[in-house]
Amino acid sequence: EIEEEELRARDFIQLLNKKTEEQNNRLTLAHWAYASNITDANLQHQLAVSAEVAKERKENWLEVIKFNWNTFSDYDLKRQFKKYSKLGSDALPEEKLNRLNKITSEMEKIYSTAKICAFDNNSTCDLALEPELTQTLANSRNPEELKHVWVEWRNAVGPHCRLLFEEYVDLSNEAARLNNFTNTAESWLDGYEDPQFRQQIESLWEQLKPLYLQIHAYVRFQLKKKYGDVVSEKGPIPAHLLGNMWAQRWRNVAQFNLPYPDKEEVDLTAELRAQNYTVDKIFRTAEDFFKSINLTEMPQTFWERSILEKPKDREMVCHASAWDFYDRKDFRIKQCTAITMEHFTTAHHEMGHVEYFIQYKNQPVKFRRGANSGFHEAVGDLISLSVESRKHLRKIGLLKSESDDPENVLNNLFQIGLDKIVFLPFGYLMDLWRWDVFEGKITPDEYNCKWWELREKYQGVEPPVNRTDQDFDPAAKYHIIASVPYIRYFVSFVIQFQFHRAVCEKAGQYDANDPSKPLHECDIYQNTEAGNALKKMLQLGSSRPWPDAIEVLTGQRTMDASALLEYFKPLHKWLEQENKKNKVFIGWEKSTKGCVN
Ligand SMILES: C=C(C[SeH])C(=O)N1CCC[C@H]1C(=O)O
Ligand SMILES: [Zn+2]
Repeated sequence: EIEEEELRARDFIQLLNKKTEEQNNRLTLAHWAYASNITDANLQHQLAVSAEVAKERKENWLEVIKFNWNTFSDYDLKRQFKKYSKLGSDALPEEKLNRLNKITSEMEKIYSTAKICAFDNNSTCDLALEPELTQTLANSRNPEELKHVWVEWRNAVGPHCRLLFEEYVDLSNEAARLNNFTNTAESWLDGYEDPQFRQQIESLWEQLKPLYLQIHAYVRFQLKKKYGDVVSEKGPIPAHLLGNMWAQRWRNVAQFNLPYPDKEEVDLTAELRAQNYTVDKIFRTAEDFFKSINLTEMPQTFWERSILEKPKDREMVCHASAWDFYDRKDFRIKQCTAITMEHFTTAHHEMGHVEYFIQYKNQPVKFRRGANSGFHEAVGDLISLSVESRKHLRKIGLLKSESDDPENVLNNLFQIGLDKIVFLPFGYLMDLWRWDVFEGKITPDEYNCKWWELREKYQGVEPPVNRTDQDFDPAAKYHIIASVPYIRYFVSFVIQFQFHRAVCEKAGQYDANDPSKPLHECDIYQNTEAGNALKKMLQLGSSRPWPDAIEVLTGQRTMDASALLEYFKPLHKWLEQENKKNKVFIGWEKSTKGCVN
């Protein structure tokens, strides 16, 4: 029979969930107000609401731990109590929590408002990361201009965040210890509910590294043809030449790297502009795909309250984000959208977050999260894997040509590989660096040089100019200064292909034994069976451990690199042949540039 205490606990949790929804709503509104309009008043308001909510959560927590919840028989009740028993940074004494919140808000402000001067005109000094510097990194083919933007962005952010970041590390580690974790790394990994998680990630990287080495070697060979001695034959690739501020995705330099240069390159940016796509149409197109597979349309308030373009009259955090206001109705995206292929993909990525919010909105509030954080990052990307197929681009009129010959298909697969394969080492090294920082293995005096050691070891990239430990290059990446964990993206880039294989099988678009239905040509558009299978997994939220969730959709209970490798198999084969033909050196020798302590 149900213990009296468990009956009391049921009533208690109903009340607590109601209070928690209201707290989360109040907190998210205050955070949104600051992130969408960076003023001191909005910062003060956000800090005040955070302090208020922390106080209430601490009082609630004191009640939660009075229950002997480990003995409860009801699985959902026990799991909710377990989650409530982890207070997080609210466990810090009030003034320390306030300091921690102030530091991360301050670093976000520095990052989001940083401006640099133009390469060829030092009286134009209002260039921001979005859209100006992002566009330059994507489109300039002038190594000197690329170097200027790369260095000046880091000068504008790194030194100003350096001391704040050191204090942030100490305060967040103190909060972790108050939650009985050794440090923040352990607290961040707790969400994956698996003591073997780091080993699993290392093993996935070992399986995927050979594919990365091939695309890295091929791109270095092509870049050397284009840029000459700026690129060494056997060394790491200079990071500023790869079309992206962090060299985390290289699709912007596809046009002079294509396997079949005289065949077609899918230039979505040009096509979107040629067809006068607006920001609204980009998001409506994304919504249309989700609706077509029986997921949900965006509620009216989404269109009224989202901010989808950079405002002209105020400073805003431009890094794209999706927001759940925990009232089951209010869901928003904030994105400084430009009419580019990258932002077209990002719109799908962010709307994937909102679809997940909506699918689990009727779960108890503590279960309204991803099965793990990697799931949340994978939903939108999963849809983009269908969208970016030539078959789908033709369906929605973004690809004119009628035919799909093997060379065109391989060119397209290569472009997708410049996003997906290339990202893997970066997705891994970001938290390899941070876990070591939180664990004290990397001390402040070596923050920057250890960063460049990891960048060379995993990504095979080097800085365009020598760095020192006075620089603080990790701060040049949003997630570092905003305290957003990053291994979630590595997880996402692996599991999204497992999800893709499952939904494509359900849609009859992929069959392992039928060469006429390869995984990389699958498009699940308008297939409600695929959508319904995806929906069943999303509706679980974090109510079950993530192996249960992934099993619902894929039948597997583990992360598995085989789906990604299956998707890119034709490209992997082509790269190996091409690199052999060109006698290209695979891997990289030590950098002649780097970091001087
Ligand atoms: C689009 C978002 C917001 Se969740 C993002 O930060 N992403 C998406 C891909 C990887 C990572 C990045 O930009 O570094
Ligand atoms: Zn995301």
